[in-house]
Amino acid sequence: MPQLDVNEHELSPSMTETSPSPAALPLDSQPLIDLAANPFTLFEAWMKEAEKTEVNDPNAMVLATATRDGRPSARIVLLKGADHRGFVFYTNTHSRKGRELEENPHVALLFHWKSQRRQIRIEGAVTPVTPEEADAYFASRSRVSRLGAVASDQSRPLADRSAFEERLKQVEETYPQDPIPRPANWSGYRVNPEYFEFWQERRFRLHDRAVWARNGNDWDVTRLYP
Ligand SMILES: Cc1cc2nc3c(=O)[nH]c(=O)nc-3n(C[C@H](O)[C@H](O)[C@H](O)COP(=O)(O)O)c2cc1C
Ligand code: PXP
Repeated sequence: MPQLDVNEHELSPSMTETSPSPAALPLDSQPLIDLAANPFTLFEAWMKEAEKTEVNDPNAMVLATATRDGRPSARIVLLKGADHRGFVFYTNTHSRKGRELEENPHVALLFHWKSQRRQIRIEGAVTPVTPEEADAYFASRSRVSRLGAVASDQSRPLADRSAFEERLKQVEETYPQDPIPRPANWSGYRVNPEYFEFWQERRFRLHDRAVWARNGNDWDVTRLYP
């Protein structure tokens, strides 16, 4: 597909204002998104590039959930697994997000990599990971993170920070040595994607957007206006 040749001299002054953010990467140096790509493979390729340039946590993603009646809430979680089955994160299942997922399994994920000037939107429904998967991931975490997961009633009111620290100490005394059993309310969810949108910034807000929407065993692929 031919690329739009944006000639600054043909644009009005207001359209040639400098972008407010510094151009970390030369915009428009990227080819247009390949609509023939497999969305999982493309996700992996973009993630690999983000891993090279993000200051930290390239796997951080916004997770949006909603109540049964559609009131949304959003927070960051870390992506801990991605393959053709979906996108996995771990959390306390009694947290606010866990309670919302119990009522309504539909979620949206959002990756924004400033250093890459890219975002990826993913939508789908969650299913719990297997207990074996959750056990294996829990066991891989640092000891203090595991103690913290046992001690924390995530998203519940905490009267005083010292109450949490006291609990942490008690948990440490209960489990002076490994293993620490995974709490029943600490596990993972896998988002099975129904929809991917890849977004690449281009000059003058003439961005490139490409959507993969699941259609049975296939994907309907379209470009969107920026
Ligand atoms: C970079 C980053 C990564 C995070 N990763 C996780 C995570 O993987 N799991 C998690 O439960 N909370 C994670 N958190 C904390 C959540 O954003 C949130 O505060 C917590 O899960 C409670 O959310 P909730 O009350 O909506 O359930 C992370 C926060 C940040 C800023
Ligand atoms: N749970 C909480 C409360 C977190 O804050 C994070 C990351 O910040 C995670 C889980 C996931 O990361 P990790 O398993 O690497 O600690």
